[in-house]
Amino acid sequence: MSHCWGYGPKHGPAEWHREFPIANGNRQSPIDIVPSQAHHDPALKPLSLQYDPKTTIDILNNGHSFQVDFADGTDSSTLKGGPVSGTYRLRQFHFHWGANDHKGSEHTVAGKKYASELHLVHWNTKYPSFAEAVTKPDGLAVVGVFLKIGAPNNHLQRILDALSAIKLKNNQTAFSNFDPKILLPGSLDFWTYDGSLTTPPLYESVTWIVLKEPITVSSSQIAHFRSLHSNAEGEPSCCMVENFRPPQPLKGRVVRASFK
Ligand SMILES: NS(=O)(=O)c1ccc2oc(NC(=O)c3ccccc3)nc2c1
Ligand SMILES: [Zn+2]
Repeated sequence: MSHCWGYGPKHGPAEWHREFPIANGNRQSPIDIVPSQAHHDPALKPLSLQYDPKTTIDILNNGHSFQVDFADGTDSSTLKGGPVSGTYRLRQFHFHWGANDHKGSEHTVAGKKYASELHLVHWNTKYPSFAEAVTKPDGLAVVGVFLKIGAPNNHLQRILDALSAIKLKNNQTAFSNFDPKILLPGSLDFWTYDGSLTTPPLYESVTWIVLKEPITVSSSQIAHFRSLHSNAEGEPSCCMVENFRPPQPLKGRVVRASFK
């Protein structure tokens, strides 16, 4: 019976290697992105993100974050171009955040931590399903978007309003007609590198595509994230105040930039 991993002092990121030894692997995520050491690659294609709001299914508290799930039975919501070849389907998006506004992102930029980070998770349709793709080296493509503290973000409000209905782990509620594109910044300039899931099982199956331009969120909006609980009904109450993994060793990997 595996113990439940988390972000607290007992089962936090420094302990994950005990149950998931790949935590000390050669392509772990997140990383600290150092712009001056990133290589501009003119061969990188523009990122093509085509999302159909009709594929929105629900919003779920999975005990480690909350996620908005999408129907991925057709190529209605896809990622193409950028560093990937072929078509990747959107499965879900979720966020990571910290106990205060000065930390919370998983990737950092020359040591700078943002208050939060959005992950849009896509899987490679050369495989029959997400479950098959998640263990393959080219199985997933995750777009990371930094959130910085500033003006309130009206596009987040529908998501924040839904959080009161998914307070506890495994709570799920209907969520429909949401276009993730409205959460993206104006520029799709990105850094890209080969990495992993940032939570257990930490599979080294992710092509990371981290956007350079952050979006804004207000301090009170991000406080809503911290109102979620990581415990299920009937378990001791535990606020989901922090759920980011710190940067991992680069181990010789090259980070490419789509921009000069
Ligand atoms: N922080 S992360 O690296 O983006 C990251 C980390 C761990 C993840 O596990 C899953 N599983 C599903 O989405 C899923 C999809 C379909 C069925 C079951 C699970 N997505 C993840 C993304
Ligand atoms: Zn994530």
